[in-house]
Amino acid sequence: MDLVLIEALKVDTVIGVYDWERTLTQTLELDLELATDIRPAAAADDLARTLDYAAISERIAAFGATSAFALVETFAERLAALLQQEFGIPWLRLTLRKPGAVSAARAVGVSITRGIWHEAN
Ligand SMILES: Nc1nc2c(c(=O)[nH]1)N=C([C@H](O)[C@@H](O)CO)CN2
Repeated sequence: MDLVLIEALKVDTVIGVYDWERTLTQTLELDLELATDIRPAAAADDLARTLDYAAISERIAAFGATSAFALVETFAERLAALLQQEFGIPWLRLTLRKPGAVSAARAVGVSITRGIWHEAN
């Protein structure tokens, strides 16, 4: 398997457990590693045969705009499931950072891997 990458994607969303966090939008930062076999797309030079990182980035922005979770864990879990289902992604790693949430830290967040990795043949 190969990886399609999306790094440091900024996503605006309502997120947080405290009352003040329910009244505003905050910006999360996402890194994604999306498993796929890139050889068919490379052989045909055809976007339709790979994971379109632009389309996926737009879908993530829409997900953020319409969600309002308390925990970053919930955001990450629901987004991972949505991406796997809608784009047919067999394995992914999603790292989510919430900059500014802990003033002494550059960022806090979670990193999850979901799905099954298939070795290339
Ligand atoms: N493991 C987590 N810890 C905390 C979360 C979270 O989503 N997951 N959230 C908060 C608050 O919303 C915080 O980010 C506000 O600054 C605290 N801890």
